Amino acid sequence: MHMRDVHVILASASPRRKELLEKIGLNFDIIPADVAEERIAGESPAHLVMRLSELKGQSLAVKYPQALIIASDTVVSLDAKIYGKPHDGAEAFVMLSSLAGKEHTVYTGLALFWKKRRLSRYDCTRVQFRELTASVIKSYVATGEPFGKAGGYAIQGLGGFFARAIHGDYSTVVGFPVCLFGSMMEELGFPLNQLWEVSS
Ligand SMILES: Cc1cn([C@H]2C[C@H](O)[C@@H](COP(=O)(O)OP(=O)(O)OP(=O)(O)O)O2)c(=O)[nH]c1=O
Repeated sequence: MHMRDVHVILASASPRRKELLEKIGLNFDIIPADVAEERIAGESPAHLVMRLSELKGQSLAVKYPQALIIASDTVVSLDAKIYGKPHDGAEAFVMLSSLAGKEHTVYTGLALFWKKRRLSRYDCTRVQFRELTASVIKSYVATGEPFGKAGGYAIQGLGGFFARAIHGDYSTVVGFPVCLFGSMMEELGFPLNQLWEVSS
C-alpha cells in the first residue's frame, strides 16, 4: 500500500506534534486520545513514555482499525525524578529550579498502530541548562510558557534561552522524534521517499 492511500491519525492534542508532523508533509487527522496519564511506582522514564504512547494509540486503534495511528508521550528525567507537565506555577518553579545549571534527559515515546502491527519505541535527548536565578525563573513562569510542557519549559520558545547544549535529536525534546518516526515507518513497510511524495 502507498502512503497516499493511508488514513493517518495523530492521537494527540499537542500543537507541537501537529507542527512537526505537518513539516514532514503528511496529511493526517487529529483525534486526541483521552487517557489517564498515570505512573507506576518505580517505572523507568523509557518504559513510562512507551507505555503511555501505547495507551493513547490503543484507545484510537480500536475505533479506527483501518487507520495508521500515531501516538506520543514526553517526560523530563533528572536524577531519579520524572517531570511531566506542571500543574501550577509553584510546581513549574520547582521543576525549573532543579533543572537550572544541570543536564537532564528528555524522553519521548512513539507508538504506531497499523493493521495488526503495533510498534513502540522511544528516543531520548540530553539537554544542558545554564544557571538560572530565582527572578528569571519567576518571570519565565509568569509568561505562561511552562504550562502544558514536560519539565515546565519549551526549548522551541523562550526556554531556548536556558538550553546551553543539547545532545540528540532536537525534535525529541519538542515532543515528536522525527528521525525515529522515519525508521519506524520503514519498519512498517513505508519507505521514506513515500512520505515526502505525499507532500509533493
Ligand atoms: C521539554 C519540552 C516539552 N514540550 C511539550 C511536548 C508535549 O506537548 C508536552 C508533554 O506532554 P505530553 O503529555 O507528552 O503530551 P500532551 O499532553 O501535550 O499531548 P497528547 O497527550 O494529547 O499527545 O511537552 C515542548 O513543547 N517543548 C519542550 O522543550
